[in-house]
Amino acid sequence: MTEIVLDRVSRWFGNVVAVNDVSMRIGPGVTGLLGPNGAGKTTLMAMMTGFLAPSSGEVTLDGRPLWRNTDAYRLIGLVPEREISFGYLTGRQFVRANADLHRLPDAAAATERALERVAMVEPAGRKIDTYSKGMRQRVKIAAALVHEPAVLMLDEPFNGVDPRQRMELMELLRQMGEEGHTILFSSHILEEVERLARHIEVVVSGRHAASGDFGAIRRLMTDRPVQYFLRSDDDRALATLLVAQPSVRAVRFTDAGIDVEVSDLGQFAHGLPRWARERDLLLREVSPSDESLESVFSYLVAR
Ligand SMILES: Nc1ncnc2c1ncn2[C@@H]1O[C@H](COP(=O)(O)OP(=O)(O)OP(=O)(O)O)[C@@H](O)[C@H]1O
Repeated sequence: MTEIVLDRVSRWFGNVVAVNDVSMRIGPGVTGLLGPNGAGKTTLMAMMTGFLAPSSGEVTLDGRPLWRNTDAYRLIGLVPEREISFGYLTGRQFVRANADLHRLPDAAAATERALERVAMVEPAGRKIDTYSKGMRQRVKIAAALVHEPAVLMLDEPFNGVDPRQRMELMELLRQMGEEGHTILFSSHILEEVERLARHIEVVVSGRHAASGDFGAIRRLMTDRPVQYFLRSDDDRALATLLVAQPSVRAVRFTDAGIDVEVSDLGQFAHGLPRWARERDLLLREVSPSDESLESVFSYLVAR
């Protein structure tokens, strides 16, 4: 069993604090690292793979510090977000170069095994420049897997990958998680993380905001107060009935209608059509006004 532990880890670049006092454990199975752009996911992964030293705190792999621990690097594979800059190589040459860098005893056989694992044997003779985004992602994964590491980290692996290839990549990662590998992938898309991850860690503005299975994270996100914009044929009458509802926290008139802050979305969504019918009110518009992921994340941080 391979476990990566972050203990009060921070990393700053000049006066930018990219990661701020984060503690978490990443164990076997698939974990999703969820956070908006600039949250610090890439910096966290760089520290968890030994590419970057923490400014303070410690990252350990099975109890041993990761930084400058060359033995640990043999247990870890990283699939970075950036594109392969050696597009003139064939997929096979690229994976083989990584096998050689690891000084694997049978680099040729290891290369073929890794290509098979990601179903890229057939196109492996072609130049990477001719690959689709999904194929390039696969080759990057093969290169990261060539030394058969126990831990695989992937930075935004599904960005720009078409839906069919995304499903196939997810299936591959799921299988590897079931085999007992420790898999961590980052994403800024909740649905993506929910579909694949057994466990989710949420980071926002460099801080650890939440942790749990997708049910727990989803609940945190849906239990927060939400803003709705409503318009009806009699907004004053609508406001009067809304303020009487326990699920409504605040009502405010705007030029175009009314803004409503809802504390219990379930009750509000079920009740609203009934309340309007009972008073003979015609609802002309009901729309969420702050459904962006950023607002969900800010709520989590402010808790
Ligand atoms: N080498 C660096 N020098 C200066 N600032 C940096 C450096 N690397 C990261 N940062 C800053 O640290 C913060 C976190 O960046 P990071 O790339 O880790 O976030 P992220 O969650 O991976 O975002 P994205 O998904 O956009 O890549 C950002 O404000 C970024 O500008």
